[in-house]
Amino acid sequence: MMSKFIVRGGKRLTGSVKVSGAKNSVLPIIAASLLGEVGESVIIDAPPLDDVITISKVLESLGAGITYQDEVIRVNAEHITTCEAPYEWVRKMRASFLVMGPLLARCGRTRISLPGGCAIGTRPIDQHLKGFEALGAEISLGQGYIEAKSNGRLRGAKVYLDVASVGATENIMMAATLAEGVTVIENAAKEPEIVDLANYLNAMGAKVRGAGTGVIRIEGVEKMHGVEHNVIPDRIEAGTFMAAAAITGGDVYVEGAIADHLGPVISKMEEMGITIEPDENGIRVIADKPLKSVDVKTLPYPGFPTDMQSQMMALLLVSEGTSVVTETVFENRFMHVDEFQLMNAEIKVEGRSAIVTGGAELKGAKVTATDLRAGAALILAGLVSEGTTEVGGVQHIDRGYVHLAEKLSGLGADIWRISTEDQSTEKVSKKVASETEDAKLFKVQPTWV
Ligand SMILES: CC(=O)N[C@H]1[C@@H](OP(=O)(O)OP(=O)(O)OC[C@H]2O[C@@H](n3ccc(=O)[nH]c3=O)[C@H](O)[C@@H]2O)O[C@H](CO)[C@@H](O)[C@@H]1O
Ligand SMILES: C=C(OP(=O)(O)O)C(=O)O
Repeated sequence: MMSKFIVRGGKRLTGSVKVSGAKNSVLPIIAASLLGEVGESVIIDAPPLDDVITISKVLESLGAGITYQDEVIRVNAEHITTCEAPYEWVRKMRASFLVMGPLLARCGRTRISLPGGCAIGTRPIDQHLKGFEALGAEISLGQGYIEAKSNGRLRGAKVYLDVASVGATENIMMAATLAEGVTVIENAAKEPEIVDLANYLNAMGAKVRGAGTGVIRIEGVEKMHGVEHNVIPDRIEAGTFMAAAAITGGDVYVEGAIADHLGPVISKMEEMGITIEPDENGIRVIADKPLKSVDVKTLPYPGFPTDMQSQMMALLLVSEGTSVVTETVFENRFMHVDEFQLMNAEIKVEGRSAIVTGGAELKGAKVTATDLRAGAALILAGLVSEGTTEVGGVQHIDRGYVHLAEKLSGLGADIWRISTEDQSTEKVSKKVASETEDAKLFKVQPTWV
């Protein structure tokens, strides 16, 4: 069903909001479940996201048993019927490519559709393939598929990544768990989701050391088994709520947010004059003075996350002064700029940097989410715009945010979701007039139960 978010600006957010499990943890963790030859895996705090459905469909198509209920996913991968991942699902979501490492390790061969490029950049997979080759796999490409074969078990090796790629680190780490001997990944990505995956693999019987540092050492084991695991909270969803609190001059407790995972986001917000009070269960964000502009440069973890760049830009639009936002991770991640401009923002893009003139008087407009985080950022801008903002492209937002409209309206925002089928302007304005009624009617339902 086609739908869009409607946001009416002007409400200060207060109260408490709970963060869901991390999308970028649960996806590799579900893929890693393919390594469990004995028993079932139980993945707790699995967010009901469209991306989670997609990767579950991939596992299902491989013959694994997979069920989802109440944010718990059960995977039984004792019997896999095929080691080929079909175009149908891999094309839908890039992270489906994460099944390649586990399948290669488990089956000794795999064939998988090439993941598409996407809006934020070309996103090559050369580093994944370089790693598989180092472990002894023979790679061939043809007809939109990649085939990898190993002669018997993969063999442990040293792999130096040219870029600290999150996906390549995960894929190679998973492939290496069942290899013969020791694999060392150098210039590995250090994201908290890599550590979560390593913890999961180790509980399954793998021997992974050093996750969270630039050098990861994996000693291959013969067999792995299913386990129970709790997914870490989503640091990007948490950061998005922190930004929502800050942009509205609010006072919000983000329950489940882990300050250690949000170092650069917290530092930048503090520089902007926002009060951040972390405790052991979450982070309180208080914005009681005008925001100051800051410069931001995205970098691999522990640098400022690219997945928070557009939300940060929304904050900078309404801060005092001029800011420079530099995107170094993806080459095409400024598409929200054009949409912000429709809302009366003043931004100039020069190469990899966007120069943001603060103090904008944002005005509601019809805008489109060009990717997941761009969508979140447009909603943030809508929260402080004059009038009503309609955000289309909701399918991107559904990839990564659970019940976003409900969570924000729980903090006092005027936001709801409408179906755009047979929708006329008249119907939209009626909904604007009676948002409380409609918020109930159009509460976001998990699409997968
Ligand atoms: C599901 C998931 O976890 N997604 C996250 C993951 O994506 P993903 O794992 O795809 O991102 P990578 O870390 O791999 O990409 C980082 C950079 O490395 C480049 N690259 C990557 C692989 C490769 O083989 N060759 C290569 O050149 C990419 O084009 C990009 O410029 O990390 C990104 C960077 O933090 C986040 O924005 C995504 O939300
Ligand atoms: C870019 C993102 O995700 P993905 O790698 O799944 O596209 C994101 O979460 O912002």
